Amino acid sequence: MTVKYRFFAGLVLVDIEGTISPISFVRDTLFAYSCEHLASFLAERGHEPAVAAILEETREQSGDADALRALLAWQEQDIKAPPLKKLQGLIWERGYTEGAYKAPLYPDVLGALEAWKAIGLPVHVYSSGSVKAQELFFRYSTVGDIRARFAGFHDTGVGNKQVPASYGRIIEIAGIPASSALFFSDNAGELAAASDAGLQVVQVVKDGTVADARFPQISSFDQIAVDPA
Ligand SMILES: CSCCC(=O)C(=O)COP(=O)(O)O
Ligand SMILES: [Mg+2]
Repeated sequence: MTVKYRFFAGLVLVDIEGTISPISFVRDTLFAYSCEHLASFLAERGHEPAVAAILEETREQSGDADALRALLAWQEQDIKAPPLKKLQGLIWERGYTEGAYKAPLYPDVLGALEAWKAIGLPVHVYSSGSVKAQELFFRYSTVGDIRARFAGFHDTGVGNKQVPASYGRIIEIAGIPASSALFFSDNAGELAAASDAGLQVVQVVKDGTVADARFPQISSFDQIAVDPA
């Protein structure tokens, strides 16, 4: 495949769902698993302090005294509320360790990670999935444990993905100027926020992505060349 865009960057930031892994895995496998196991997980582990704290946070944020009902509603509507995302990470752990699923990467992703590693370019992840969920994802990927390929993991603890200040926080943590970070996502709202924060952005357009002409677009990481900034 021919290179379509060349960037200079000191850091690569990637989204997960729809960018490096199929949306169908997150929705049809992970979300289906947490839907099926949510009630039994809470019955088993709802008394543990970490889980009880998530339930309390759920009641506060939803305004619903019935935390299970609120979590199920968020899940049904794919609302990326932090308490739900934290809980999903805990529930998915069992599915990964019991071998119910492994996390697939798009076929072009591993080559890109190799290329960036070869030039010493750090790669960070920013996903609505909790940091725990991200670490499980990369530990139990279909190509083995690739956690060491990533220099940083960020979730909505730094803020919502569609808000520019969240990208400002990531840049501050990474200790680089915003303009030397290159963010890849399928989601136009996230790209607009990152661009407003001063990052370079590229839209990854796979099956089912709503393409947005405001951003450079690639269908494969093979279409990108990155040189160290
Ligand atoms: C860590 S894999 C699960 C990702 C997830 O829970 C999700 O909601 C997808 O969010 P993303 O920001 O990666 O598009
Ligand atoms: Mg995405």
